[in-house]
Amino acid sequence: MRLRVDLLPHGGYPDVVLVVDVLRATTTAVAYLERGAEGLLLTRTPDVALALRPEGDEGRSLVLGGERGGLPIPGFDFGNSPVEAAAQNFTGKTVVMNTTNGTDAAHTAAQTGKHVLLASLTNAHAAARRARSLATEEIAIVCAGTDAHVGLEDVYAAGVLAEYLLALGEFSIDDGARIALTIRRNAGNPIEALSSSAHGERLGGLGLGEDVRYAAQVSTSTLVPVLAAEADAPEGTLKFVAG
Ligand SMILES: O=C(O)[C@H](CS(=O)(=O)O)OP(=O)(O)O
Ligand SMILES: [Mg+2]
Repeated sequence: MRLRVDLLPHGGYPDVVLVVDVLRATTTAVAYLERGAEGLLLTRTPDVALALRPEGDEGRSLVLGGERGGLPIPGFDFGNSPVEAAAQNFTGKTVVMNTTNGTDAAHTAAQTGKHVLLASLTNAHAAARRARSLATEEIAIVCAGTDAHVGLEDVYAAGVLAEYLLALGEFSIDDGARIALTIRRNAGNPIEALSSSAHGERLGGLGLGEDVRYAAQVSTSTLVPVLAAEADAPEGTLKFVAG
Protein backbone atom coordinates (compact mmCIF):
# COMPACT_ATOMS: atom_id res chain seq x y z
CA MET A 1 0.00 0.00 0.00
CA ARG A 2 1.33 3.44 -0.94
CA LEU A 3 0.97 6.57 1.18
CA ARG A 4 1.40 9.81 -0.71
CA VAL A 5 1.16 13.38 0.59
CA ASP A 6 0.71 16.19 -1.93
CA LEU A 7 1.65 19.52 -0.36
CA LEU A 8 -0.70 21.12 -2.91
CA PRO A 9 -3.41 19.48 -5.04
CA HIS A 10 -1.96 17.94 -8.23
CA GLY A 11 -4.62 15.49 -9.40
CA GLY A 12 -4.14 12.01 -10.81
CA TYR A 13 -5.31 10.15 -7.72
CA PRO A 14 -6.17 6.51 -8.45
CA ASP A 15 -7.73 5.32 -5.22
CA VAL A 16 -8.50 6.94 -1.82
CA VAL A 17 -8.02 10.68 -1.36
CA LEU A 18 -8.10 12.54 1.96
CA VAL A 19 -8.65 16.23 1.23
CA VAL A 20 -7.24 18.42 4.01
CA ASP A 21 -8.06 22.11 4.50
CA VAL A 22 -7.68 22.59 8.24
CA LEU A 23 -8.15 26.40 8.03
CA ARG A 24 -10.95 26.12 7.50
CA ALA A 25 -13.08 24.34 4.92
CA THR A 26 -12.75 20.70 5.92
CA THR A 27 -12.91 21.52 9.64
CA THR A 28 -16.13 23.45 8.98
CA ALA A 29 -17.52 20.67 6.76
CA VAL A 30 -17.15 18.19 9.63
CA ALA A 31 -18.88 20.66 11.98
CA TYR A 32 -21.87 21.07 9.61
CA LEU A 33 -22.44 17.32 9.50
CA GLU A 34 -21.87 17.01 13.25
CA ARG A 35 -24.67 19.52 13.71
CA GLY A 36 -27.13 17.44 11.72
CA ALA A 37 -26.79 18.56 8.10
CA GLU A 38 -28.15 15.91 5.72
CA GLY A 39 -25.42 16.58 3.21
CA LEU A 40 -22.93 19.08 1.83
CA LEU A 41 -22.80 20.36 -1.74
CA LEU A 42 -19.33 21.68 -2.52
CA THR A 43 -19.60 23.98 -5.52
CA ARG A 44 -17.06 25.04 -8.13
CA THR A 45 -17.90 28.74 -7.76
CA PRO A 46 -19.95 31.05 -5.51
CA ASP A 47 -22.36 31.64 -8.42
CA VAL A 48 -23.16 27.92 -8.67
CA ALA A 49 -24.02 28.04 -4.96
CA LEU A 50 -26.25 31.11 -5.27
CA ALA A 51 -28.07 29.63 -8.27
CA LEU A 52 -29.01 26.50 -6.30
CA ARG A 53 -31.27 28.34 -3.88
CA PRO A 54 -34.88 27.84 -5.01
CA GLU A 55 -37.09 30.92 -5.44
CA GLY A 56 -39.00 31.66 -2.21
CA ASP A 57 -37.25 28.94 -0.19
CA GLU A 58 -38.79 30.19 3.03
CA GLY A 59 -37.86 27.10 5.01
CA ARG A 60 -34.29 27.47 3.86
CA SER A 61 -33.84 23.77 3.10
CA LEU A 62 -30.57 24.81 1.51
CA VAL A 63 -28.20 27.05 3.42
CA LEU A 64 -25.10 28.60 1.91
CA GLY A 65 -21.74 28.84 3.66
CA GLY A 66 -18.50 30.20 2.30
CA GLU A 67 -15.95 32.94 2.12
CA ARG A 68 -13.71 35.11 0.02
CA GLY A 69 -10.71 36.67 1.71
CA GLY A 70 -11.78 34.84 4.86
CA LEU A 71 -15.05 36.79 5.12
CA PRO A 72 -18.64 35.69 4.33
CA ILE A 73 -19.75 35.94 0.69
CA PRO A 74 -22.61 38.42 0.02
CA GLY A 75 -25.89 36.51 -0.28
CA PHE A 76 -24.59 33.55 1.73
CA ASP A 77 -26.05 32.64 5.13
CA PHE A 78 -22.79 31.72 6.83
CA GLY A 79 -19.08 32.28 6.50
CA ASN A 80 -16.53 29.47 6.63
CA SER A 81 -16.33 29.32 10.42
CA PRO A 82 -16.35 26.00 12.30
CA VAL A 83 -17.22 27.86 15.51
CA GLU A 84 -20.26 29.42 13.84
CA ALA A 85 -21.27 26.05 12.31
CA ALA A 86 -20.90 24.22 15.64
CA ALA A 87 -23.29 26.68 17.29
CA GLN A 88 -26.19 25.98 14.87
CA ASN A 89 -28.60 23.13 14.24
CA PHE A 90 -28.62 22.00 10.60
CA THR A 91 -31.06 19.11 10.97
CA GLY A 92 -33.02 18.67 7.74
CA LYS A 93 -30.79 21.05 5.81
CA THR A 94 -28.27 20.69 3.04
CA VAL A 95 -25.32 23.03 3.30
CA VAL A 96 -23.90 24.43 0.07
CA MET A 97 -20.25 25.37 0.50
CA ASN A 98 -17.83 27.42 -1.55
CA THR A 99 -14.42 28.53 -0.26
CA THR A 100 -11.20 29.78 -1.75
CA ASN A 101 -9.11 26.62 -1.44
CA GLY A 102 -10.84 23.65 0.15
CA THR A 103 -13.78 23.21 -2.19
CA ASP A 104 -11.46 23.49 -5.23
CA ALA A 105 -9.16 20.84 -3.76
CA ALA A 106 -12.13 18.51 -3.38
CA HIS A 107 -13.07 19.03 -7.04
CA THR A 108 -9.49 18.23 -8.10
CA ALA A 109 -9.54 15.06 -5.99
CA ALA A 110 -12.89 13.96 -7.41
CA GLN A 111 -11.65 14.07 -11.02
CA THR A 112 -10.00 10.67 -10.62
CA GLY A 113 -10.26 9.53 -6.98
CA LYS A 114 -12.27 6.37 -6.34
CA HIS A 115 -13.10 7.42 -2.78
CA VAL A 116 -12.86 11.06 -1.68
CA LEU A 117 -13.00 11.91 2.03
CA LEU A 118 -12.71 15.24 3.85
CA ALA A 119 -10.19 15.27 6.69
CA SER A 120 -9.21 17.77 9.34
CA LEU A 121 -7.48 17.54 12.69
CA THR A 122 -10.88 17.25 14.37
CA ASN A 123 -11.73 13.96 12.60
CA ALA A 124 -8.15 12.77 11.92
CA HIS A 125 -8.32 9.36 13.58
CA ALA A 126 -11.69 8.43 12.08
CA ALA A 127 -10.62 9.69 8.63
CA ALA A 128 -7.41 7.64 8.72
CA ARG A 129 -9.28 4.48 9.73
CA ARG A 130 -11.90 4.98 7.03
CA ALA A 131 -9.25 5.61 4.38
CA ARG A 132 -7.36 2.46 5.39
CA SER A 133 -10.51 0.35 5.22
CA LEU A 134 -11.33 1.58 1.69
CA ALA A 135 -7.91 1.62 0.06
CA THR A 136 -6.63 -1.12 -2.24
CA GLU A 137 -3.49 0.51 -3.65
CA GLU A 138 -2.89 4.10 -2.50
CA ILE A 139 -3.98 6.68 0.05
CA ALA A 140 -3.26 10.23 -1.08
CA ILE A 141 -3.43 13.00 1.49
CA VAL A 142 -4.00 16.21 -0.43
CA CYS A 143 -3.22 19.51 1.26
CA ALA A 144 -5.41 22.33 -0.07
CA GLY A 145 -2.93 25.13 0.73
CA THR A 146 -3.80 28.78 0.35
CA ASP A 147 -3.95 30.38 -3.09
CA ALA A 148 -1.56 27.76 -4.51
CA HIS A 149 0.94 28.26 -1.67
CA VAL A 150 1.79 25.48 0.77
CA GLY A 151 0.10 25.90 4.17
CA LEU A 152 1.81 24.77 7.38
CA GLU A 153 -1.55 23.91 8.95
CA ASP A 154 -2.46 21.45 6.20
CA VAL A 155 0.99 19.80 6.10
CA TYR A 156 0.91 19.45 9.90
CA ALA A 157 -2.50 17.72 9.72
CA ALA A 158 -1.21 15.50 6.91
CA GLY A 159 1.54 14.44 9.31
CA VAL A 160 -1.01 13.61 12.00
CA LEU A 161 -3.02 11.54 9.48
CA ALA A 162 0.16 9.82 8.27
CA GLU A 163 1.07 8.87 11.84
CA TYR A 164 -2.35 7.31 12.37
CA LEU A 165 -2.12 5.46 9.05
CA LEU A 166 1.36 4.10 9.74
CA ALA A 167 0.03 2.73 13.02
CA LEU A 168 -2.67 0.86 11.06
CA GLY A 169 -0.45 -1.05 8.64
CA GLU A 170 2.51 -1.21 6.25
CA PHE A 171 2.96 1.56 3.69
CA SER A 172 5.61 2.64 1.23
CA ILE A 173 5.75 6.40 1.68
CA ASP A 174 6.80 9.25 -0.62
CA ASP A 175 8.84 12.35 0.22
CA GLY A 176 5.65 14.36 0.74
CA ALA A 177 4.74 11.99 3.58
CA ARG A 178 8.28 12.26 4.99
CA ILE A 179 8.01 16.06 4.97
CA ALA A 180 4.58 15.97 6.65
CA LEU A 181 5.82 13.60 9.36
CA THR A 182 8.85 15.82 9.98
CA ILE A 183 6.64 18.91 10.30
CA ARG A 184 4.27 17.06 12.63
CA ARG A 185 7.18 16.11 14.91
CA ASN A 186 8.89 19.50 14.91
CA ALA A 187 6.23 22.22 14.68
CA GLY A 188 5.00 21.95 18.26
CA ASN A 189 1.54 21.05 19.47
CA PRO A 190 -1.47 21.61 17.20
CA ILE A 191 -2.37 25.04 18.54
CA GLU A 192 1.26 26.19 18.24
CA ALA A 193 1.51 24.88 14.69
CA LEU A 194 -1.77 26.37 13.49
CA SER A 195 -1.28 29.70 15.25
CA SER A 196 2.20 30.13 13.78
CA SER A 197 1.06 29.42 10.20
CA ALA A 198 0.64 32.39 7.87
CA HIS A 199 -3.05 31.62 7.51
CA GLY A 200 -3.52 31.18 11.25
CA GLU A 201 -1.95 34.58 11.81
CA ARG A 202 -4.16 36.11 9.14
CA LEU A 203 -7.34 34.65 10.64
CA GLY A 204 -6.21 35.94 14.05
CA GLY A 205 -5.87 39.40 12.49
CA LEU A 206 -9.44 39.13 11.18
CA GLY A 207 -10.67 38.40 14.71
CA LEU A 208 -11.15 34.71 13.90
CA GLY A 209 -8.67 33.26 16.38
CA GLU A 210 -11.43 31.12 17.91
CA ASP A 211 -11.67 29.26 14.60
CA VAL A 212 -7.95 28.51 14.75
CA ARG A 213 -8.29 27.13 18.29
CA TYR A 214 -11.31 25.07 17.25
CA ALA A 215 -9.44 23.65 14.25
CA ALA A 216 -6.50 22.62 16.47
CA GLN A 217 -8.57 20.02 18.35
CA VAL A 218 -7.45 16.51 17.43
CA SER A 219 -9.84 13.60 16.86
CA THR A 220 -12.81 15.07 18.70
CA SER A 221 -15.19 13.85 15.97
CA THR A 222 -15.75 10.42 14.45
CA LEU A 223 -17.61 11.86 11.51
CA VAL A 224 -16.01 11.60 8.05
CA PRO A 225 -17.56 13.43 5.07
CA VAL A 226 -17.55 10.98 2.13
CA LEU A 227 -18.21 11.81 -1.52
CA ALA A 228 -21.53 10.18 -2.33
CA ALA A 229 -21.14 7.38 -4.86
CA GLU A 230 -24.52 7.96 -6.50
CA ALA A 231 -24.07 11.08 -8.60
CA ASP A 232 -27.38 12.84 -7.91
CA ALA A 233 -25.64 16.15 -7.22
CA PRO A 234 -26.48 19.22 -9.33
CA GLU A 235 -23.97 20.18 -12.04
CA GLY A 236 -20.89 21.92 -10.69
CA THR A 237 -21.30 20.42 -7.24
CA LEU A 238 -19.99 17.45 -5.27
CA LYS A 239 -22.23 15.86 -2.67
CA PHE A 240 -20.68 14.70 0.60
CA VAL A 241 -22.56 12.80 3.26
CA ALA A 242 -21.66 11.65 6.74
CA GLY A 243 -19.71 8.43 6.61
O1 LIG B 1 -11.79 30.54 5.08
C1 LIG B 1 -10.58 30.31 5.05
O2 LIG B 1 -9.94 30.17 6.07
C2 LIG B 1 -9.86 30.24 3.71
C3 LIG B 1 -9.97 31.60 3.11
S1 LIG B 1 -8.58 32.36 2.53
O3 LIG B 1 -7.66 31.34 2.01
O4 LIG B 1 -8.02 33.07 3.66
O5 LIG B 1 -9.00 33.32 1.50
O6 LIG B 1 -10.49 29.38 2.82
P1 LIG B 1 -10.25 27.81 2.74
O7 LIG B 1 -10.83 27.36 1.42
O8 LIG B 1 -10.98 27.21 3.89
O9 LIG B 1 -8.77 27.60 2.80
MG1 LIG C 1 -7.24 26.73 3.99
